[in-house]
Amino acid sequence: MKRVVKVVGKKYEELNVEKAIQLAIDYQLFSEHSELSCTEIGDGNLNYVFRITDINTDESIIIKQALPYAKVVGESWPLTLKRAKIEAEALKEHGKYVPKIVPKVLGTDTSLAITILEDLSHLTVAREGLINGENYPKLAADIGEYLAKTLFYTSDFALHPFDKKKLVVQFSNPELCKITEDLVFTDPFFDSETNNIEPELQSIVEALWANKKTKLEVAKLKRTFLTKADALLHGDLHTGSIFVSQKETKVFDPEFAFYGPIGFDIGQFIANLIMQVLTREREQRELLTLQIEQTWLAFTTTFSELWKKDSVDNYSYIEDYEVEVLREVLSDTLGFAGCEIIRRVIGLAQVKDLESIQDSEKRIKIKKQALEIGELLILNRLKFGSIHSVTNLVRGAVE
Ligand SMILES: Nc1ncnc2c1ncn2[C@@H]1O[C@H](COP(=O)(O)OP(=O)(O)O)[C@@H](O)[C@H]1O
Ligand SMILES: CSC[C@H]1O[C@H](OP(=O)(O)O)[C@H](O)[C@@H]1O
Repeated sequence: MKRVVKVVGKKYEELNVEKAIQLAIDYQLFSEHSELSCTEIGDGNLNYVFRITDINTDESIIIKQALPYAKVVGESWPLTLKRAKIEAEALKEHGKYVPKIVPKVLGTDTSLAITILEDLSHLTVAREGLINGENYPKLAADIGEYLAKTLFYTSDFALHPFDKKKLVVQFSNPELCKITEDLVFTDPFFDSETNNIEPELQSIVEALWANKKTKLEVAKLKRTFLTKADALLHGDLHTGSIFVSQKETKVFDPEFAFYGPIGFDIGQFIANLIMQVLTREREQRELLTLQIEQTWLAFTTTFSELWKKDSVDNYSYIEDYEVEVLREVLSDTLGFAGCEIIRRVIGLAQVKDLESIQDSEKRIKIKKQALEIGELLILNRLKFGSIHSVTNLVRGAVE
């Protein structure tokens, strides 16, 4: 029988499959006579993920462990273990508002930087499924609802100011924010060591670095990210942080959670959909482009319902206030989406959607389109009046 565990006091050590099995036994996560097997399945940039299965019953759980460094780089990049606690707490906080879209936390062990999670292996990581040409009819509506509910209910629109500020302190996440500040908002816009630029893109990238207008707009977006403590964000909402099937959607891996601008999560998700659109053959593009529109529609529709139903802000009834808030969220969303696209093309953490394209001519062409769209989103974010003008830009770029 699985139990809910919360342990503090052990000394930190890195797990391996044997130690992970031993922990599952110590925590009594399975029944006494279980025969356990374990595989490390982590494919992310930062952590270990162990899947432990009772081979007789097929019952399984996930043990995720933070390492004291960024796995993608190695021990030369130390990283706080506190991120495991932040991740578990963010899952619990967001789970209050969208329980069907957030994985269940079965336990935590702060000293080992461990989170025990329900096993979602019956689902597919959205990035992988999309790369394989799948379409997920519920993805946009579910993510729109997830965004609206988690962002609205953790904001000043829904919370007493004391409760909100308590959460701001609880979710202070400086080291993980610094990664985003560097890898999303700074390094790709300078000649930084962390960048990874294909030679055929060098001249375009140099033009990007030399464009003072773009730099000014990215500086403003970075400042917004640094200072606008709107709501408890997921903080890294790309398609690799979402499990999907035709029926279900689950958002996982919120270790970058912190109080930031509402448009950041929306922008990262939309950016990753845009990159996927660019990689698809003509007949497969439109379905996914429509998902961008549906995400925004689902987000705004639900956000407006919550605004009318549950806002505690004295000003919420003032005509046009909500419209103006959503207009600002849209322009932030588009600017952040532009930065996310650019960093995924030339920065440290690139995406399989683009990297797995074997035909180098095709890959370079798509990367150029992505850089162009990213820059246009950043520069024109205040001018796009609707999500349709954005999707039309994407449609036009791949014609
Ligand atoms: N609850 C889960 N159930 C099943 N597999 C999971 C679960 N959580 C993570 N994984 C697997 O582990 C991989 C890495 O997990 P992730 O949380 O993204 O780690 P990181 O923080 O290192 O990016 C995921 O892509 C997924 O394949
Ligand atoms: C050195 S961290 C790089 C990159 O990795 C994170 O993604 P994930 O944990 O899902 O692999 C995040 O996007 C960071 O920017």
